[in-house]
Amino acid sequence: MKIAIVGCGAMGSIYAARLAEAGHQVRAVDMWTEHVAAINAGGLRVDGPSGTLLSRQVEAMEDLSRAGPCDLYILATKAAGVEPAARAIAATMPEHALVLTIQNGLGAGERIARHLPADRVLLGVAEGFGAAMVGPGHARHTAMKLIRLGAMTGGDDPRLEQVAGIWRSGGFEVETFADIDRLIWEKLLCNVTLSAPCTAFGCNVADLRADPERWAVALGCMAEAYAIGRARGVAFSFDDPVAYVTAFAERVGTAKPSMLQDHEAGRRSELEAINGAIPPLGAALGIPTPYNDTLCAVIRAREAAFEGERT
Ligand SMILES: NC(=O)C1=CN([C@@H]2O[C@H](COP(=O)(O)OP(=O)(O)OC[C@H]3O[C@@H](n4cnc5c(N)ncnc54)[C@H](OP(=O)(O)O)[C@@H]3O)[C@@H](O)[C@H]2O)C=CC1
Ligand SMILES: CC(C)(CO)C(=O)C(=O)O
Repeated sequence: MKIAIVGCGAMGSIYAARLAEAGHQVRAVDMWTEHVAAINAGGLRVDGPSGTLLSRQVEAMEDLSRAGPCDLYILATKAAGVEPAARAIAATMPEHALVLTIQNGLGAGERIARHLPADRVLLGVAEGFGAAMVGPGHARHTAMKLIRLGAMTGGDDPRLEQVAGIWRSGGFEVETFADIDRLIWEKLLCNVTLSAPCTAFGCNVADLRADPERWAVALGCMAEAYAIGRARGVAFSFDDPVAYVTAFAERVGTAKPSMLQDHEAGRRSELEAINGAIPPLGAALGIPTPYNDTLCAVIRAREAAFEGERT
């Protein structure tokens, strides 16, 4: 199987190294020149709880057109990279190939479907991963629980089991779902609770959870998203969203959301796909979203300042 990992950052590096070591032909596509050069010179190194994997089988490049036709495209950029990557994939993808996109937040599938037929798109939700880049050619993960897969068009698509088998060959735990939209929304509720609140307060998840005032703001963000999900017909697997996100927060402990890590590095975050996705959906349904409106305003002002757009 020939697989392109488009966006070979923290998560993409784990996928690339493991799938290459399982015997697949892996092409890693990333815009980070030093990372691409390091992979080609010395291999892709991934450290994790079970030790270090150094794969010398990954061929890296900055331009997807150099990868040639692939059977599967795994899109692992952050939210802002999805549409440019989808455009590049659409220009080179053979008729039989599939695109699997794995991002936090909402809207990745819709952005890809502007360039490719929706029946070629699979959606993934990563559960219990904690990954970061250490440097060029070197990623680290502290946890790696489950990849959940579903077809963008829904249902028990037989191609899901084929793609799940590819992941399992790389040692990943995988489950397939007829209703992946539910999983996307359940992960979104957790990210909405933790991402913008930790970023606005400048604290990790455990500190957010331990402070009643901050946690009330976090649950306010979550309650808005939950009301919108319910109004849109999302079939949540629980009736008590507070218990659900509280248990999630307790599991991730002292984790620092990637939104806060992006701010600490002076980078724009995935705000618009996470807390920023909530107010427009609320407005369309007549559901007020004051918690998310407020935190988004704070975070957007900081992000504009990173780029000197506003002080
Ligand atoms: N890291 C984690 O623990 C987890 C992450 N996720 C989700 O997974 C997704 C990926 O996250 P993560 O791996 O951390 O992100 P990273 O920023 O580490 O990796 C994304 C990579 O994609 C590159 N990129 C951006 N645009 C393109 C493009 N058009 N073509 C090729 N490469 C591109 C980026 O380059 P550049 O930096 O130069 O833009 C970067 O190297 C996110 O949606 C995140 O929320 C989910 C669960 C856990
Ligand atoms: C830590 C956590 C769970 C917070 O939403 C996460 O997924 C992230 O880094 O964005």
